[in-house]
Amino acid sequence: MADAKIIDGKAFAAGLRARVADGVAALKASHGVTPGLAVVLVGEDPASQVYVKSKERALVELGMNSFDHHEAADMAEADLLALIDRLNADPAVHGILVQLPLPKHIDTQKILARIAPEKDADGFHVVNAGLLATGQPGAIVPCTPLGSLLLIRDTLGHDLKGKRALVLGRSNIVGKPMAHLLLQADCTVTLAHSRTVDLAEECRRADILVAAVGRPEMVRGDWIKPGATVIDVGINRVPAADPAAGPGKTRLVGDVAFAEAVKVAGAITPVPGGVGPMTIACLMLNTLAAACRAAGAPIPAEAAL
Ligand SMILES: Nc1nc(=O)c2c([nH]1)NC[C@@H]1CN(c3ccc(C(=O)N[C@@H](CCC(=O)O)C(=O)O)cc3)C=[N+]21
Repeated sequence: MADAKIIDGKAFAAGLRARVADGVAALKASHGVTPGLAVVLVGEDPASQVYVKSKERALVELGMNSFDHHEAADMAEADLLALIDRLNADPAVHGILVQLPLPKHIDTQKILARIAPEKDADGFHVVNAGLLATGQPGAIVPCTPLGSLLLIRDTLGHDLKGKRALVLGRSNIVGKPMAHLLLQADCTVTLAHSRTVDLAEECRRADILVAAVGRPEMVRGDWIKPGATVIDVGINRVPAADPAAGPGKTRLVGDVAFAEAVKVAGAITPVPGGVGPMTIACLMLNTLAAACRAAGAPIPAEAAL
C-alpha cells in the first residue's frame, strides 16, 4: 500500500490565520473593534516563554492587540486573581489566556474558574466545558481539539457520521473535549487511557485515531487500522537519534511512531508541523470569535460548531 497522505497542519494553519486576519479587518471596519488577547505568563519556564512569544507574534501579524503580562514565579495567587479581575473588566480585552502549567503554589482550577467564560480563549472554564459536553451552542472550544477536528474534516470531509473514533488520553484540555467534538459529529467514540485493557486492539478498530497521551512514539504501526486517519497531538522532546547532532541535542516526536504509522495509515499529521500550528491558529480564531460576540457581530463559521 502507498504511504499515508501527510496532513500539512502548518499549511492549513497558515490559511486559517489568513481567514482570521480577514475577519479582524472586517470587524474593525464594521464595528470599530480590534480583537485583543491578554496572555498571562507566570514564571520563567523556557518552553512556556517560547510558546507565549509565538502567540504574541501571531496576534500582531493578524492585526489584533496583544496584552502581555509577564509575572514573577513567586507571584501570590491572590495577585493573579486580582489581575484576572482587571482583565475581565477591561473592554479592550476580548480573550484571556493563562499559560499552563502554573507554579505549584497556585491552584490552577481556581484561576481558570475566575476567567469570565466569554473571555476564556482557551475554552478551559467549566462553563465552556459544560456547554461543549452538553452540545449547546456558544461554547468556546479548546484550541487543540478544535484544530484537530478542522484537520480531520479537511481530510475526510464534513460528514464523519458512524466512523469509529478513538481518543487516546483523557485530559481536560485535549482528550475529553476531543471526544465530545467527535461525538457531536456523530462518530462512535472510545475514550482510552493508561488503564485501558488492550489498548492496541482498541486502536486497531479506529477509523480516526487521536493520540494525546504525551508518551513519545507509544502508538506503533501495527496498532493502526489500514487507511485510518491519525492525528498526533503529542509534542515530546527526546534526545536526538543521530549522534552527529552532538550531545544534548534534542528532536521533537509525537505520541505516534511516525515512520511505522505512515506505512499503514491513510492520512497522518507529522510532528512538528501538524497539530501544533493549528493550536495557535485556533487561539487566534477563538479570540476573534470572542470579540465578534462582544460586539454583536456574526461569529466566524469555523469557530461556531
Ligand atoms: N493556557 C495554555 N494554552 C495552551 O494552548 C498551551 C498552554 N497553556 N501551555 C502549553 C501548551 C503547548 N502549546 C503549544 C502550542 C503550539 C505548539 C506548536 O506550534 N508546535 C510546533 C513546533 C514547536 C517547536 O518546534 O518547538 C509544531 O508542532 O509544529 C506547540 C505547543 C500550547 N499550550
